[in-house]
Amino acid sequence: MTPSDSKQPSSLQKLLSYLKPHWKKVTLGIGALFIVNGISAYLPLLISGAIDQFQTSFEFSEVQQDVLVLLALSTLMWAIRMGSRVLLFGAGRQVEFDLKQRIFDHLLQLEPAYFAVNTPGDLINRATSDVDNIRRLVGFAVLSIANTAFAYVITLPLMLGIDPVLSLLSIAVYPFIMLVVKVFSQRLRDEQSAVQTSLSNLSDLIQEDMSGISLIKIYAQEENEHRAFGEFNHSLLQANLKLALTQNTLFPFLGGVASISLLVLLSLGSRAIASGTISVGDFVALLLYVERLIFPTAILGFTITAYQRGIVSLDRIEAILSVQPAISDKNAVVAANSLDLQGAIRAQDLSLRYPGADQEALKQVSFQIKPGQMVAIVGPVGSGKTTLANCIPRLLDVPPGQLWIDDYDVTQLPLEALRTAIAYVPQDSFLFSASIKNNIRYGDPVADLAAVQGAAQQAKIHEEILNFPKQYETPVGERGITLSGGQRQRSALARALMTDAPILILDDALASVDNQTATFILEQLAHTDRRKTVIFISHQLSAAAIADQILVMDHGKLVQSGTHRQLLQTPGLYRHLWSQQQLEAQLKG
Ligand SMILES: Nc1ncnc2c1ncn2[C@@H]1O[C@H](COP(=O)(O)OP(=O)(O)OP(=O)(O)O)[C@@H](O)[C@H]1O
Repeated sequence: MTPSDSKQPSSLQKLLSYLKPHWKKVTLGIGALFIVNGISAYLPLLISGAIDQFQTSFEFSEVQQDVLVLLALSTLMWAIRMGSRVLLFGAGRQVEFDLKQRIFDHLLQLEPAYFAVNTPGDLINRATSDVDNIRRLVGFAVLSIANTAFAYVITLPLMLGIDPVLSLLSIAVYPFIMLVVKVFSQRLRDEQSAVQTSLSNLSDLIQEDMSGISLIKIYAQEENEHRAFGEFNHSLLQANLKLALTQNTLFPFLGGVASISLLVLLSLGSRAIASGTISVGDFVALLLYVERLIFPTAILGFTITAYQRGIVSLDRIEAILSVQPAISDKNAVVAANSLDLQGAIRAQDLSLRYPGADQEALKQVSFQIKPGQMVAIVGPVGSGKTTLANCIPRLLDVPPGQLWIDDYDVTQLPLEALRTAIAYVPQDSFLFSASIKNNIRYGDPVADLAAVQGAAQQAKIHEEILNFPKQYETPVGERGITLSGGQRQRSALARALMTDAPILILDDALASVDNQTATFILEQLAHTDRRKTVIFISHQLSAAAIADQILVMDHGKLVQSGTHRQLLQTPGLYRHLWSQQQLEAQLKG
């Protein structure tokens, strides 16, 4: 994640933009706080007047009246304060909801390469724990900051009106409090940031270890993982303790310093009463006002922490939201509805380098595929087969003017139209935690069971599904039954076959299926009514042999192309790989 640069809107501006859609709630909430503060500033005046009056004459009916007014105003204050909390905390929840929605939608826009460098644990942490901190910032911190500001703005003039000298002397320590808060706020922010980073590291480790649990067990690495977890957990503990130390030193200190104002007022005020420069009623009012300022001043530390924590989290969330998708529709010039792609594919000097790699993964690859052709991509491991396949649906950032579908440059096609025209079965056949039926009809969620079964039959998985406990309703994926590698691959193939896409790409998608079944499935695909352009990557040359065209990759280059027969007649990599595989088969046989 890159840190936001200085020209970006400030964190505060960002926060205001989050609040904008809920401005009515926030304004009403803050308005209600202003009224509460107004009433609570009036109460000491009421009490002060009553005390001074009692000193001259004491009438029970007047006491009763003052008590009733006090009771009514206190009840009103309580109701309005409650309203303000409901409004501001409600706005916090709304902002939390909006942000989660925005982060998720934004992540859906980003290309797979982003997720190769940004780990799920960290992203989950940002979308949950950091969003939670922003909710507290909007709820608690905004409420508390507004409350403190109103307390000062309304109370101070009233205090100065009663006795300027006594008031200023009693709050003389407050500027010192502000200074301490300012000095500590950057530290709190850095320490909070360290806590969030440690939390992300820990989430990452848990997420990775749970995904790779079989590997940990096979290599008996429990002890090492335990140690690695312990180290991360320890870092988190250290970061939390450091933060807690700062908070636990700062907050009581602020509370203690704020109470000094009460002591000053008590000692100087009693002398002022004795010398007759201030009435008892005014003294009590001053006492109540100082009391009113102590609480918001003393919890300034908490308020600042909630604010800083929220701002740290806000920056961490903005680091996700500010990432522009590398692959987007911005250069699309063709209207999606005018497209009826046939499935011709052409590459001209197609070159691609992964970010940060020192070598190109594809080097000036050129080929031509006619609609309905069946094409195999073969070659040694790491030769660029998957990279080439990933370029076609633009899962990678393909340069313009190098790859065309029909006569359209892929970078100028709307992404949705391009990807709808391509059914893709990746190497890793991922299944969602849903029924096998819903997994197969993932690309067309309203397809009926007959269509799902048709696709499953084509992918040669139908019979096995009928043996599952609940047949097509059987839950699979993480929360369902565990399918074998071959069953997963054929389910993923069925999912791809459900869509009416003119192009089908299989990235080594039948590697776990036995050779005979794999070849049968491929041959069947070549003989369907509406012939699709089929591109399949395979390490099995006997499967590749049935293709109309074979592209042979080596070190990112297309080194040979032609039919199986043509390639066997030409000296080169294909013939070499073929004789190697024949030899292996003979040795095994
Ligand atoms: N995300 C990535 N970032 C950097 N380099 C990558 C990335 N993915 C692949 N590569 C590199 O690009 C080259 C081609 O990889 P690719 O996966 O396309 O090969 P392949 O022929 O499909 O291999 P295999 O048969 O093992 O699947 C390799 O050197 C690989 O290390």
